[in-house]
Amino acid sequence: MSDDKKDSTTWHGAEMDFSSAMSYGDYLGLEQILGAQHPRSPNHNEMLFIIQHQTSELWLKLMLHELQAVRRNLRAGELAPAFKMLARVARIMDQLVHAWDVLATMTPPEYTAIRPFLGASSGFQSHQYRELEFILGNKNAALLTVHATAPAARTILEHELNAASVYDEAVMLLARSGFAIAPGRLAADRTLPTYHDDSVEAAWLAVYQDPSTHWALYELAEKLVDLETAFRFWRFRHVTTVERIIGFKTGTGGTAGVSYLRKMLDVVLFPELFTLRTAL
Ligand code: HEM
Ligand SMILES: N[C@@H](CC(=O)c1ccccc1NC=O)C(=O)O
Repeated sequence: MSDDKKDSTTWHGAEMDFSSAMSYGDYLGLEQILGAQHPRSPNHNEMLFIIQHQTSELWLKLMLHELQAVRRNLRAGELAPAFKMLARVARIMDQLVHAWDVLATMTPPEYTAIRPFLGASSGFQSHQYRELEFILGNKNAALLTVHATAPAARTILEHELNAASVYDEAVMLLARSGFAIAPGRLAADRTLPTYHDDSVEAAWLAVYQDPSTHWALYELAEKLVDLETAFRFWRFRHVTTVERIIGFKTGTGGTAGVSYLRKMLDVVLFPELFTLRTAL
């Protein structure tokens, strides 16, 4: 190749020939990701709706990846990496909270043009979202039925329903750290949602009353509170954005819509971490 020819096909020394080298798109699987937007309506705004949900699902995938590692680390008593990942998960949740600002640029008439094309599909059927609720302890066996026709997702959810949640691992860590946790709490049915337990509250209270003695548990508690707080903001932005866009229409997933989502604002993932604050 002459120098002249070479100059016209290079740029600041950048690699230009990917006939036998892995490129950016190869590494990231961009053909699959960028080929996965298939609007069903003729409406311009459907692309926003699709990409908003697809990016949320990618962030959910990362949150689950991080939380599974958090659970393993808590079990192994390796708290420093667990803190790092819990902080990351809370920041991802913050990002999803702010993502509602983009979707809120869609007005009711714009969404009404898309909605008939959604059929019975709904975020209610997001298996990754349900897995996130389960791994954080908000278990609900009845919701497995939704995934009966998707065996891979159902198997994962069934496994997660029966597994110790991240918070169960934190409670077991309290017990291993010498706090008296009620045997009934440690042997609780894992398929049920986390319930408030007095012995767990007493343990966390002791941690908060003497942080310097129990610094790692204190830091763990605050990381969990950060995460739950971010999740509450996400639920709130969901219901307020939904009310702004569809008012009080019934959901495509079959629930009453806004009133169902409002009920979900009452979910408390880590109950004792909030009740103990009254006693401080
Ligand atoms: C125009 C935008 C949206 C509307 C009108 C809307 C509406 C609704 C409604 C009415 C429900 C209740 C279930 C039903 O009957 O369908 C629901 C559930 C749900 N939506 Fe959305 N949603 C919107 C955007 C989003 C986005 C961007 C996400 C993010 C991934 C999302 C995730 C979910 C999830 C995970 C549920 C289940 C919540 C639970 O069971 O606690 N939604 N949505
Ligand atoms: N439940 C929504 C529909 C909806 O939002 C949706 C439909 C398909 C894929 C994702 C969705 N987002 C979250 O629920 C509605 O009732 O309009």
